[in-house]
Amino acid sequence: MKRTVLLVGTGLIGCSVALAIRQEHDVHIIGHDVNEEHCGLAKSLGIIDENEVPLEEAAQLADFILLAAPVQETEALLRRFAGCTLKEHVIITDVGSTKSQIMEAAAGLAEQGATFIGGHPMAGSHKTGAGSAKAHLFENAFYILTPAPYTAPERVGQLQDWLKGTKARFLVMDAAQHDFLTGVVSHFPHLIAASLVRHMHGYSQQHELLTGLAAGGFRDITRIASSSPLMWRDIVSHNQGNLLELLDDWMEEMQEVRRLVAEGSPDELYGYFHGAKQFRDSLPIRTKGAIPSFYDLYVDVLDRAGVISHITTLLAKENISITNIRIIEAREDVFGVLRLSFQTEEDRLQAKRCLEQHSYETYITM
Ligand SMILES: NC(=O)C1=CN([C@@H]2O[C@H](COP(=O)(O)OP(=O)(O)OC[C@H]3O[C@@H](n4cnc5c(N)ncnc54)[C@H](O)[C@@H]3O)[C@@H](O)[C@H]2O)C=CC1
Ligand SMILES: O=C(O)C(=O)Cc1ccc(O)cc1
Repeated sequence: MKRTVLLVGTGLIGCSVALAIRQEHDVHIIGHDVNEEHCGLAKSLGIIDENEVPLEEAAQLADFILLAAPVQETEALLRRFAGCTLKEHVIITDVGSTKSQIMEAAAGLAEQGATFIGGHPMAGSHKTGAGSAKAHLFENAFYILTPAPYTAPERVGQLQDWLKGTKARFLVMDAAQHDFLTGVVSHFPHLIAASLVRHMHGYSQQHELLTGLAAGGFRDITRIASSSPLMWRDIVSHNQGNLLELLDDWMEEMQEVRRLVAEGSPDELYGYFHGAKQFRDSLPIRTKGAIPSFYDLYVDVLDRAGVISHITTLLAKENISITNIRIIEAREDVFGVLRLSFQTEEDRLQAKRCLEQHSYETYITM
C-alpha cells in the first residue's frame, strides 16, 4: 500500500533522499517549500507528486516526514509540528548538518508522543536545488542518526528502513558527539576555506594576476567555500561552542606555524609537512564513506565523454573485463571520478597498472 511522505525543503539534499526513498518504497510524496519555484521544479522532475497541500494538513497525512531546510528553519518547523495532530506511527527526521539544537527543538514533539530522530547524511555538494539531486548521492557515505535517549531502538531500525535506498552507512550517536565530530571535519574546515578565499581576495585587489594563478590547488582546497552562505551561516551559529574551541586551537597551531617559518630548522619544517602528509595519505581517498566496494577502482577523469571510451578500449586491449562502470558525482570542479568494477582482485590490479601506464590517476578505496 502506498505510504505518504512529506518532504519539507525541496532542495539538493531533501530531493536526493526523496529519490532514494522512492527506489525502495511505494510512496506518494508531498513536497513543501517556502520557495514555490523550488517545489515546482521538484514536481516537474517527478521527485515529488504534489506540491500544493498546506503544510499542517500534509503533516497529518504523512507516515514519514523529512525536514530538509537550513538548520535554523528546521528548528522552527519542529516547533510548528509540535502543534499538529500527527499519525501515531509517523517518524520525523531531518538532514541538517548540526544536531544538538535540533534535538532540543524536537523535544516538544516527543512530549506529544511523536518520534523524531535526527539525521545527517555526510555527503553533498556545493550545488543547491532539486536540479542537482541524485538518488545515489549518499551511496557509501556515513549517515549519522541521533535518536533521543528515550527513543526505542525499533524506531531507529524503522528509520533506517525508510532510508535504505540511500545505500548509506548508518552511524548512531548522540547529538553532542555529532556536533563535535562534524565541527572538526566539516564545519571548521569550512570557516578556514572561506577565510582563505577572503585572504586571497584582499591581495587580489592590488595584484590582478592572482586570480588567474589561483586556478589550481587553491581552487581545490577552497571548493567548499562555494557552498550556500545561508546554509553555512546557520550551521556556524548552531555549532558556535565547538567552533570557538576549534578556532582557539587553530590560533595556537598557527602560532607554531609562524614560529616554524620564522626560526624552524629545515628538519623541523620537513617534519611538519611530513607528519601532515603521512596522516593525510592514510585517510580513505575519494570514498564517500568507508564501505569497501569489492574490486572497484576509481579513476580521475578530466573529460568525461571522450575519456570513457579511451579507458574501456585500453582495458579491452588487455582483456580485462569490467563488470560495472559509473561516473560518481564530482567532488571537485575539474575532475570527475569514474568507478570501474571488476570480477577479481587480479583484474583490478591489472587495470590499475594499465591505466597508470597511460597517465591516469587511480585509487583503490580502503
Ligand atoms: N549541501 C550539502 O552538501 C549538505 C547539506 N546538508 C543539510 O541539508 C539541509 C538542506 O541543504 P541543501 O539541500 O543543500 O540546500 P538547498 O538550498 O538545496 O535546499 C534547501 C531548501 O529548503 C527550502 N527552505 C528554506 N526554508 C524553508 C522552510 N522554512 N520551509 C520549507 N522549505 C524551506 C529552500 O527554499 C530550499 O529549496 C541543510 O540543513 C544542510 O545543513 C546536509 C548534508 C550535506
Ligand atoms: O561538498 C562537500 O565536500 C561536502 O562536504 C558537503 C557537505 C556539506 C555539509 C554537510 O553537512 C555534509 C557534507
